[in-house]
Amino acid sequence: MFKGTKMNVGVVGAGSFGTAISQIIALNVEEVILYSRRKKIAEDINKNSVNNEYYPNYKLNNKIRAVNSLKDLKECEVIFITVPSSGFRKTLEEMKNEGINDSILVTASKGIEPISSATMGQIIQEYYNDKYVVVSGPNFASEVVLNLPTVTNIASNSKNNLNIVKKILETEFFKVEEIDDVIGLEYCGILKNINAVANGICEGIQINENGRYAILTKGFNENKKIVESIGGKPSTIDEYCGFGDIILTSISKQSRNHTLGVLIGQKLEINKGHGVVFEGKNSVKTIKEICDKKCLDCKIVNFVYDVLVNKEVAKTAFKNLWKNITMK
Ligand SMILES: NC(=O)C1=CN([C@@H]2O[C@H](COP(=O)(O)OP(=O)(O)OC[C@H]3O[C@@H](n4cnc5c(N)ncnc54)[C@H](O)[C@@H]3O)[C@@H](O)[C@H]2O)C=CC1
Ligand SMILES: O=C(CO)COP(=O)(O)O
Repeated sequence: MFKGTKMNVGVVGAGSFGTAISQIIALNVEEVILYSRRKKIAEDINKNSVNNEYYPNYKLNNKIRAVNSLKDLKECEVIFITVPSSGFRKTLEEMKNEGINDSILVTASKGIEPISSATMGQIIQEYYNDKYVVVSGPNFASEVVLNLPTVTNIASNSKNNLNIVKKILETEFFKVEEIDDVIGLEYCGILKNINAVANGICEGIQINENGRYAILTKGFNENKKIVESIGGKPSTIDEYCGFGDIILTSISKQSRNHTLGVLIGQKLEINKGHGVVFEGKNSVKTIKEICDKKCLDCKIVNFVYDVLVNKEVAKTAFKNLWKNITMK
């Protein structure tokens, strides 16, 4: 007999993370409705329980039902949004147009909107309310999909929504810890991508390990300053979503942001990205603008900005960074 939570849960975005989190949620609820923009992916999931694009060799839980229209999420009490930040606003507009009004919305996207400087949660607030839930942590989708030991952090202005999301997500191996800093949690996910690119660049230009870990430490401390400047708690950077995710994505070869940095350092930049999500590349300009506005001299952000936006030679940018590395 089913012992989990009797709730309709939806997930928007059948990519790496959307599929992985659906797999976790399916352990706790009767049905997960997974929205895929691409019809073929939805058909494959429903026919064979396989997402051929992202996990071709892995059988998904048969409690996951894929749909190709956002209308089908209308009855969901909770909806997780896992599309990249570049498609987030458009997705919310479509959800509104399809009559989705009363669901608890959860964001797992680790990016920031250019120009408006809005976090994904702040975009949700424009269309819905401030009761959304943020999920962020050292959570490679490739491991989440297998329900391997993982901790994630969640935060929300609504204690009730937080409790519901925790119930939907927590399994024996996928642990969920609440923190009391919504904006800080979102910024952790955004900033760690910039740290990951920075450390990737250093690896690409073959900086020694002592040097690379100095860069990692600097980025960690500068993230505290940035989080504090936007109204978050610096201590959030010590949590799984901060320390854990900075280290994971800065060091692991699995990280796309880290890999992008390595390729740039090796002068092998993939100009178009071929559809790969590089949130750090998309957010560095906005984060640099925020730092400048707040008069924060964040050397790791400046380093990544110089290489990615100003197109400075990575080795030259590193020399400049290193000159001032011990300056507060
Ligand atoms: N992959 C990972 O390990 C993790 C990723 N994240 C975050 O989740 C977000 C998504 O990342 P991934 O799932 O890895 O990317 P992905 O590229 O694997 O999947 C993204 C999916 O969203 C779909 N999509 C894009 N724009 C859309 C739109 N406007 N409407 C509907 N669907 C749309 C794409 O077709 C694709 O299926 C990013 O912000 C990332 O930082 C968070 C935690 C872990
Ligand atoms: O956020 C992630 C793991 O926590 C995934 O990082 P990448 O987007 O760099 O692969």
